[in-house]
Amino acid sequence: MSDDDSMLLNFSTNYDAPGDSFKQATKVTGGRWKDRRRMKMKLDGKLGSRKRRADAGGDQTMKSEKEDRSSKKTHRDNANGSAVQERPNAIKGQNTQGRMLPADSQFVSSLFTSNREITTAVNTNIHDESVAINPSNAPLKSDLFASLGVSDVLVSHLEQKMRIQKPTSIQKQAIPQIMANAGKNDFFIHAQTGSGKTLSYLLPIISTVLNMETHVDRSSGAFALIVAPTRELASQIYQVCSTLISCCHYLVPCLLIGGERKKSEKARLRKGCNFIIGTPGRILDHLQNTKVIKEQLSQSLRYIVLDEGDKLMELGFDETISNIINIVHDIPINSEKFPKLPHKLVHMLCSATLTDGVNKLRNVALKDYKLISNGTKKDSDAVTVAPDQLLQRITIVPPKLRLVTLAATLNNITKDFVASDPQSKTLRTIVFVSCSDSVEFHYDAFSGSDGHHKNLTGDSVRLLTKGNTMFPCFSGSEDPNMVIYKLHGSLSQQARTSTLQHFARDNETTKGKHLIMFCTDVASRGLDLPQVGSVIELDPPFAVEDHLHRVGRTARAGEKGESLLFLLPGEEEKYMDYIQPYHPMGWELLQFDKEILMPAFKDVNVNRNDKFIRKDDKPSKNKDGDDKEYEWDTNATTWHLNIERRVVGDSTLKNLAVKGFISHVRAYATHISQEKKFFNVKFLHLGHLAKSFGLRERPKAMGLQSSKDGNSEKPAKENSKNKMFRMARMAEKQIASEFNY
Ligand SMILES: Nc1ncnc2c1ncn2[C@@H]1O[C@H](COP(=O)(O)OP(=O)(O)OP(=O)(O)O)[C@@H](O)[C@H]1O
Repeated sequence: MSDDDSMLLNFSTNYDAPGDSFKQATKVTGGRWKDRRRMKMKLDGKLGSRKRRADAGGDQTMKSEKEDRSSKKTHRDNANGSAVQERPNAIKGQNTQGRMLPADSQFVSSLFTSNREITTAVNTNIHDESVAINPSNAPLKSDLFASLGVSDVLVSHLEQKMRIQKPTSIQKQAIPQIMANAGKNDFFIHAQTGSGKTLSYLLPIISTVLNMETHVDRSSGAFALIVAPTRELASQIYQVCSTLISCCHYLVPCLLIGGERKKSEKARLRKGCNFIIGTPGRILDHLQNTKVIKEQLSQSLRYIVLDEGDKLMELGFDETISNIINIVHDIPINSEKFPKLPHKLVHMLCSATLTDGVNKLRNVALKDYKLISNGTKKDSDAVTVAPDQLLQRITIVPPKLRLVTLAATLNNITKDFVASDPQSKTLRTIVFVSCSDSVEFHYDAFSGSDGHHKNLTGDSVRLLTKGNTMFPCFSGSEDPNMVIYKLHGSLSQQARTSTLQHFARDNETTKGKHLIMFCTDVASRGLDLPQVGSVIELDPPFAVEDHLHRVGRTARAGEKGESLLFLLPGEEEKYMDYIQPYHPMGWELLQFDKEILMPAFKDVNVNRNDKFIRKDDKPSKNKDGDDKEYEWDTNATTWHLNIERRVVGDSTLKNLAVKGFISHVRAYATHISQEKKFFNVKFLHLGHLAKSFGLRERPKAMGLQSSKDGNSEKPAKENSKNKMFRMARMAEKQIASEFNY
């Protein structure tokens, strides 16, 4: 058990009612006694201004953190660079440095000071713009589906209705091999994200059924059982399958996923179907409890496909998959009815990455599989690289500045999009964060501002409306052209489905708009959403494979795409060396201040924006007056103060911020052990990180106490076995609630 676990065990989430923190702010705890005394004196107004000046620029809450790693300043101090002290209901937000503070004051640490130094000065994996790039997952130029053995009716349907003319490289390899296989081999289809793996198994299966030249209809039974880890992915495969076989009206697919009514699924199974697609739990449930499904499979089943099979195993579905496979293996195959189908069950696994899950599958289903692969990393036959045409970007951002840098990133993408006169186009951006609570916070922070929004689908899709000034590029006088979405596993199935459908749709509501979806990894695997221009990894992935899947939501099927990974200064910077082999085309290393914040916040005027503002209050002025060079960071600071004021004044948002922060830290502790050297909760500066959730201090209710903290009461000793089981149960619960199968 790692050290972070002992920290985690001390978490308490019994967060008090929002609004309590003002009282708490006057209580000085933690840190060295000297610091506490100085702080107490300050709050009592007993400390002279000379002393106060000496302290200004440091994060007061930070002092309670044992490690103050931030002795070196990476950014210059400016007018807003000093600690700002603000009363929660204060009228003015200006720096009150040098003035006596009332007892209910909160210390607001500045954004640009006391940040940990960024040590990476040189990009060691430069993206060379001058090199001409051929999209690595695009359709091939010369090959044809017909020459691969795909049935004629499917070929013309592909060309005319689906506008798919030429196969991709993995389709060229997989289709003939699967069709020629009479049941001798199992297959592992392993190719880059967005390279068309779904068609590479659906086309040979359907073609084999059509090429039998035997009469088939829905009563003939199911030929294939396709299992996917998320409901969204299962639904997507069902859609692709339905579109593909719409040229053969007598073939019928059936979708079995959790969250849907079992009764109607049973009714569909009773009517008969030829392709069953679903999530593992629901498929097993029907196999165990719905008699008719076994009848459906008894004569016809020849293919079991585990799409994103490694993820299925990784998520702990080993037992469910084993049970499904055991039940299916017990159904005898009758080759007489369909002699042209393989004489034994063919298992297929499909993924862009190979994790330990695949090895686990070897014992269950893939005993002797043939690897069909492309786009692999050098020196390895089983690790794919990111698509060549993907423009990867990385930025190293101090924790306090993460939220404002995210806002600036989204702002810059929107600004470019609007400048391109996108009347009939829709642009999509996906922002990945580590947990559902963090999605909820970011969704509300970016979409709930001052009432200028409209709910479009339940409460998970919001259109920003005229007057909204959330992003610096919004003047307030024009429509913002932005729709914000949230997606995570703790939403109802209905909300998940409608949100995703809305996000994927091109219609009057989405035309000319920038659609931004905050989500967890529930959207990282397999989802094929149109025109996703950018993927932002605000929180780094839990494993490098997740990184490849996340960035793979863009740059699909030969299209262009960009992704941006946020890292923290310090140990996380070394993560770049670790992922370098997966990015043979290099990346751009962006300076978060000059290349993200400055373009967003210069030449704009970000005003104070909260309901406590007095009519005669003037926007805070930079001490450097009209010096443009300095204005952008004043604006960035004002933007952040606006968010902080909203968090202070809006109990709902405050609740979301505290929960988001706590869950974020917990999630951080679940990075896989090989990657803990980059992502260890011990390295986090919690006071600074709290700022990225709009909080002015680390929530006290969190009860986070390191076991090394002498002040803390030690929890009762627990034997290691019980601790292990408890941690395992906790992790299992987290996964279940996240993915909600
Ligand atoms: N031969 C083709 N020509 C043009 N487009 C194609 C072709 N094959 C598939 N596509 C399109 O490419 C996109 C990606 O396909 P698909 O979702 O199957 O990729 P994938 O390899 O499964 O990706 P992931 O690993 O992310 O799941 C889809 O929009 C699909 O319609």
